Amino acid sequence: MSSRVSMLGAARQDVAAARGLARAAQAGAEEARAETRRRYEVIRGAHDTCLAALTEARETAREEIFDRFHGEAVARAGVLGRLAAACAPGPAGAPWPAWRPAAGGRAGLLRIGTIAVDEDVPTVLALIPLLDRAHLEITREPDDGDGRHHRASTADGLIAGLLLRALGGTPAGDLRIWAYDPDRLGGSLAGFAPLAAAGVLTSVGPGGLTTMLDELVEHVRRINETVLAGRYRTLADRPGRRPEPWRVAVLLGDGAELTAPQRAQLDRLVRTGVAAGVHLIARDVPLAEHPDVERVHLTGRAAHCDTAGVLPVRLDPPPPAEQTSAVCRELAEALSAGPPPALLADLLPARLWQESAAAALTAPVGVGPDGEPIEVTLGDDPPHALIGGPSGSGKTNLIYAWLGALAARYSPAELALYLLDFKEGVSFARFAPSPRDPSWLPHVRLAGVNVNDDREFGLALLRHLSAELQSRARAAKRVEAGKLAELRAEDPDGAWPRIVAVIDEFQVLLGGRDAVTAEAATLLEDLARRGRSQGIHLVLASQDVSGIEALWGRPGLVAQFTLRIALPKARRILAETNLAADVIPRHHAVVNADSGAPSANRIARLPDAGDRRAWRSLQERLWRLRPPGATPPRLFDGDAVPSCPDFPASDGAPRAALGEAIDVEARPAYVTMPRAPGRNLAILGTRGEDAAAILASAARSLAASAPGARFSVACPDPALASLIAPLRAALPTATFHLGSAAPDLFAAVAADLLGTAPDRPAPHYLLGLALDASPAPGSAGPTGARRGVIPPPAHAPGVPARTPDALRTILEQGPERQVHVLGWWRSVARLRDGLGGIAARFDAIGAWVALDAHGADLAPLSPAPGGPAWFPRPGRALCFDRSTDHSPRVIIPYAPSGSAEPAAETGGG
Ligand SMILES: Nc1ncnc2c1ncn2[C@@H]1O[C@H](COP(=O)(O)OP(=O)(O)OP(=O)(O)O)[C@@H](O)[C@H]1O
Repeated sequence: MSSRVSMLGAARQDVAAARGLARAAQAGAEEARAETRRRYEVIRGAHDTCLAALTEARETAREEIFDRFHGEAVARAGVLGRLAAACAPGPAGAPWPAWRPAAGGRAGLLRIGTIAVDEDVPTVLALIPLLDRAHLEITREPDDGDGRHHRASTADGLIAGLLLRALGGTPAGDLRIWAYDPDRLGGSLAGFAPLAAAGVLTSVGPGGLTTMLDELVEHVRRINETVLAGRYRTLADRPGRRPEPWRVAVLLGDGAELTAPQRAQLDRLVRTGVAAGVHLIARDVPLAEHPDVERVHLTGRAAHCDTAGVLPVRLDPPPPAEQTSAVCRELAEALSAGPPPALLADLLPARLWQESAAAALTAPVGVGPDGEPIEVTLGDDPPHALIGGPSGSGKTNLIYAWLGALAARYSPAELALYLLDFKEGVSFARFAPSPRDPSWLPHVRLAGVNVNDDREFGLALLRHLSAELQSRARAAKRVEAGKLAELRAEDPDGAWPRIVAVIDEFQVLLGGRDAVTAEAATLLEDLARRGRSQGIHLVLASQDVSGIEALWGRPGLVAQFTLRIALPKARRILAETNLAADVIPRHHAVVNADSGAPSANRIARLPDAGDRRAWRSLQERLWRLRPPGATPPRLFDGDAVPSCPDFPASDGAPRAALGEAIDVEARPAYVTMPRAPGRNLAILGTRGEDAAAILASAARSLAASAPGARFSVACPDPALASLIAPLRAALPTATFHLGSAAPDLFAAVAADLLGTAPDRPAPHYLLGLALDASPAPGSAGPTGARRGVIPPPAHAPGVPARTPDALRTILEQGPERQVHVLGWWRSVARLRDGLGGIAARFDAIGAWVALDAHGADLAPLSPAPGGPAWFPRPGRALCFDRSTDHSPRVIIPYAPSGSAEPAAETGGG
């Protein structure tokens, strides 16, 4: 039993030991567990801290990235926005409320809307290419019932906006539109309707597509062949003004398939149109794949296009309908008014007077369709020009433009101008100084205005040019020069400007059947033939077909005028087969340097050179440049009455000035009064004031050239005494014998002549007014009117009929003893009566002046059988000096000087 107890005790001990061990193990495990937990807590704390730091770092980095992205996006959008705005200036990019047409804009990119990446990022203009760049294909999301119409109008609004921007940014008339709209018959582009009347818009109905495509293909072909002509790849590459308008064809598809030929033409246009300025805008009409096609796809009011790539475009609203139609109306009006005239400034060089005229004179007269100047040359070939056009077609204006362009290029040392206008008016007067404008054109040597009937002045000009031609020919011969360029090279110090003589309405000069026409034609022919080598060039202008035809009758003459300029509707200036002048619009000219052959036509748009302000500013610039000592041009004004100049003393025989010679120089027409038989002067006709003015200028010039001469003035008819006023003013020391004192004077002088008195030391001039009022020797005195002549009083009251031969004696015997009569007889018949009646000879009348006496009446005094061809005209007289002239000359009596005075007799009566 003890063993059992001991065994139990041992067992109990073992159990206690085991329990102790177990407790110890548990305590260890507990401790280990606590340690592990503590470590876990440490690690977890570290992890949380790390996670928080990482989160913070990530957030910071994210914010930084966002900020950077936003900043860059804003900056890039700003740059892009500026770039886009620069690419589409003015009408190409302005929003509709601020939109205005401005033709100076560039063709190319056009705004359709905006691109907005983000709300905070500035918007950028969405631009697409068109003119000279691309065709446009516009597609839409597939039909979805109600949405279809809405999206079609969005597309049409987009097209309207593009067309308006393109029209507003290009010069009027430089863009033509074809609109194919089978669905709405043009209704979708209604705002553009005003353009139809101006030929800018062509609406094409359902059946017209084929024709339209064919026409456009034909345009492309023609432009390639004739305008690009292998020299340029595209129209845009061609320098200068655009020669062809852009053509934009708008195709608004209705879902119908194109026929095969239509598709083929459309494909051709896609491939070749852009280079020739022919563009397609196709809505719902697919275009072939080609780099020239820009595609725009619409989704509602948004769009995607090739240029913007993935960026969505928010489309602009369409332009307001009123704005579209107002702009189109204005454009149509501007086009109907015709092209704006070119400007005189377009013809002027950058620097004045830089050209040499040695070889030729070259200057533009206008600008061509491409904006390039149309130059014409006067030189060896062509040497002379013919200008034609009906009245008002712009001949004078063309002459101004040409002269302005020449005068700006060539200095007065290189170019001299002689200008003559045979029609009424003062077109060339502007080149001479006037009270309103002291400037003059320094190149002009002579300007003739209001020449009208004074064909003699035209003849004088031709004689002057002919003399210049002879002198140049002599100079050229001396240095063996064949033409002006050689003469100038041989004689560099000589003054050899090229001469241009312009004669407007030249046919007047060739219009008579008389000596003037005959001589003018001969001189013209000579100048035309030989002028080319001597640098003398003729420019003849005419509105009159008959004038040109008069030239045609002289083939030798007309062949020299190889430069022809025809204004609208000019006849016979160009070749028979050349009809260009019939079709050019106003303010244009056909310029042809090959005698009018059609192949040499050039069409010039002419500036309004007649505009006074434009002309004046040019003339003033040239005038300020004039060389020192330059003298103003001689202005011959056919309507002006010259005043009597102061006559210089002269050494030669005493001379009497009868008036102003019709000549290039404004000089007096003299007859000399030497001591020789017959040196008397008869003034014939009824114009008393002219007769008195002629006697006054004759007296003044005699007083200046015959110092010590004695003057006696006789007027047998007291009723005409008022006419002696100019003589009183001219001759303060003369004696005056009126009425019955006149025959006394004649009797005394005649008695003196017949007596044995010694020769007088100085001449004695007897100036007589209405000498036919004296009783005629051997006749019953003057009777009645003859041939419309105003009859003098039958007999001056109180004039005794004594000494009837006294005056005749003086006329016949006076001159060789220095007694000369300068008298006025009111008709040739009365002069004849004074000289002895019907069989009287006129030997005593060495010189005469005819006023309103007709040529036939002058036959007995004239070397030409039947008398000179003279039809009296106001303010002109015909004079003839038997000792110097071979034919009579036309003169202009000077204005009478001295006021009309009451008659006052100096002699008895
Ligand atoms: N290129 C132009 N631009 C603007 N106006 C012009 C132009 N050419 C002519 N004119 C105007 O037309 C009118 C007639 O012109 P111009 O006097 O030159 O014609 P013309 O042929 O000489 O006429 P006429 O023979 O009757 O004298 C003038 O008022 C002129 O100002």
